Amino acid sequence: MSRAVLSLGSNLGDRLAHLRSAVDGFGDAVVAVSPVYETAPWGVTDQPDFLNAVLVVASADVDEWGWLRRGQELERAAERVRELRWGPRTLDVDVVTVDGVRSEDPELLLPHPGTPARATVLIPWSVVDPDAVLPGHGPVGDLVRALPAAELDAVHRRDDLRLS
Ligand SMILES: Nc1ncnc2c1ncn2[C@@H]1O[C@H](COP(=O)(O)OP(=O)(O)OP(=O)(O)O)[C@@H](O)[C@H]1O
Ligand SMILES: Nc1nc2c(c(=O)[nH]1)N=C(CO)CN2
Repeated sequence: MSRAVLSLGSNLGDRLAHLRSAVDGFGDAVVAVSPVYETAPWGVTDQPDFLNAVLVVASADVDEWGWLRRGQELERAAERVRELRWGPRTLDVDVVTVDGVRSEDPELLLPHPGTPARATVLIPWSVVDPDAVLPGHGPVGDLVRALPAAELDAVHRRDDLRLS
C-alpha cells in the first residue's frame, strides 16, 4: 500500500472547482481531505490569492511516480499553462511525501523540498493528519508552531468552502 500526502493549489478561474476536480480525480484513493485555506501568494507575490488544501491518498496500485503522474494529468485537465515558476495556475498538485520513500530525482523530489517553509502546506496537513511527521524535519505540528507570525497571518481557513 502506498500512502501519499498531496498539496493542492489554485489561483486562477474557479479555484474551488479546480481543487474539487483533483479530489474527484483521485477518487477512491482519497483517505482524508483538509479544510480549504485562502492564502496570500508566496514566491511571486504579484498574483491573485490561492486556495490551498491537502489530501491524504492511499492505493495498493499506485507508487510515488503514479501519484506524480496522476497529479500532472489532473493539472493538464484543468488546462494549466506552465509559464512562470511560482506563477499563477489553475491547479497545482505537489507530492509532499510518500510513506517510506525518499527521492533525489529532480523530477520527483521526496519529501518535497519546499515543505518545511510553506505554511500553505503545513497548516492544512497538520489539521488533516495531526500525527504527521515530515521526514528529516520532525512533527508537522511543531513545524507549524515554529512558523513566523507573518506566515500564519497569510493563511485563512475558509469553512464556507468545502471539498468533502
Ligand atoms: N515532489 C514533487 N511533486 C511535484 N512535482 C515535483 C516534485 N519533485 C519534483 N517535481 C518536479 O517539479 C517540476 C515543476 O513542478 P511545478 O511547475 O509544479 O513547480 P512549482 O509548483 O512552480 O514550484 P514548486 O515545485 O517549488 O512548488 C515538475 O516537472 C515535477 O516533475
Ligand atoms: N499562497 C500560495 N502561494 C503560492 C503557491 C501556493 O500554492 N499558495 N504555489 C506556488 C507555486 O507552486 C507559488 N505561490
